[in-house]
Amino acid sequence: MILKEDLQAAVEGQRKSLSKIKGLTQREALAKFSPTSTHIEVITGVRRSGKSTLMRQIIEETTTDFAFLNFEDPRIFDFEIGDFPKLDGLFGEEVSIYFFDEIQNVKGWEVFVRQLHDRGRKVFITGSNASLLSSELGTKLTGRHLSHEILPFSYTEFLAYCNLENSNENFLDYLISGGFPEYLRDRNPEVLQNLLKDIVFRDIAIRHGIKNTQTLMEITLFLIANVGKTTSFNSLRKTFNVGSPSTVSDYLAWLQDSYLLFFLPKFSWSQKSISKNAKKVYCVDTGFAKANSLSFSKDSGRLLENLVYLILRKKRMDLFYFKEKGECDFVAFESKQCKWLIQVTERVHADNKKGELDGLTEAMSFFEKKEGFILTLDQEDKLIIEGKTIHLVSVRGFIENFLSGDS
Ligand SMILES: Nc1ncnc2c1ncn2[C@@H]1O[C@H](COP(=O)(O)OP(=O)(O)OP(=O)(O)O)[C@@H](O)[C@H]1O
Repeated sequence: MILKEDLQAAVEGQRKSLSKIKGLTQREALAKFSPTSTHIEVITGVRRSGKSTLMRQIIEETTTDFAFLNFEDPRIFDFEIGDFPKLDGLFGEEVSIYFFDEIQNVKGWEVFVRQLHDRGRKVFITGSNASLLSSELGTKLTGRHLSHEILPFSYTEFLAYCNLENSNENFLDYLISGGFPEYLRDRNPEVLQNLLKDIVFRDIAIRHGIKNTQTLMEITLFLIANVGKTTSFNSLRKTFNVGSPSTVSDYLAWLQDSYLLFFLPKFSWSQKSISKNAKKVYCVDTGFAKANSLSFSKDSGRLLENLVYLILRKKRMDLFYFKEKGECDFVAFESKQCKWLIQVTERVHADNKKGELDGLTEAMSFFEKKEGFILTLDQEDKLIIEGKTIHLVSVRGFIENFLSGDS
């Protein structure tokens, strides 16, 4: 249990520090919050991607009285479920909007949030661990919440933050730098290397009591170096000499929970095959991947593919890769309809043209689509092959012309 004075000091101290931050880059995600929604809004995403800052931006737009508490404050380290009534009393009855940062640190948090919601209050919560939040959201708060996943800055946000024009050169800069604000501030790769250590050692290893942290880190680094490639529990188990496949599958699940890595399934009409087949791995940020692996110094094609994955993920589409005789990088479904078939390569040239086209046209026949895309760094062209139209578009052009809203 916590002393009322300590709680009060934390609440007041945090409220004061809220007003100090000026000149923030407007996040695209802000547009997704409807002022009339009565749902609990859940903001999740990788560490340092800007979740708390987004909450601050929402607070700035709030006209009514609000309550705010960041549960990672060391002053309230021993806050427990029984302290919620005390907190409620401190905030008072006038408050109609509540903002809670990293509330999942308090066991049983969902009971308090549900009470607030039942009393007609609006609640925003953030968290950087998918399963800690989702298990409670899935049981006690079902149907009462909306989830918003925050990624590091998009290309448009990057341009705004760095005060740059939209150009090919700046797009390339974004591709290799990514969108973590703290890295973009002075471009020191140590920021991204330390972030990796924080997530792996602090958020995953300590939380799950992993003793063999070296293997966990080696697997993480291996996956980062292999974005865009397929990976399976068994091959990782053999490569890293790990006793059981379930240990590897736990590691991958925890890495995914931390939003650091994402695993893209192979398309199949059978749900069982989707979960069984080898998945492709992608990283939450291309700059982060580059800062933590030497494998991208000559291969920005895989970074570009990673970036397209992130762009499509933001659209909340159901994503797969396609592999039969040939391969197509992305199959994107919207409302159960195949919307886009996308191949990604830095540049189409004589040596890779056949492979890229064969995989894409095979996928187009499979999904009965007349149009497909090859996304490149800077090529723009249109090919018509046996009645099928293939758009060669730069990723920048794709963002501008085919994605509405965020990028
Ligand atoms: N929109 C923004 N404009 C300018 N700087 C930003 C913006 N969003 C985040 N930042 C900066 O990035 C850093 C991380 O932001 P923030 O603390 O909001 O991330 P977070 O996702 O809440 O992190 P954690 O999960 O570790 O609590 C901070 O230094 C913050 O000032």
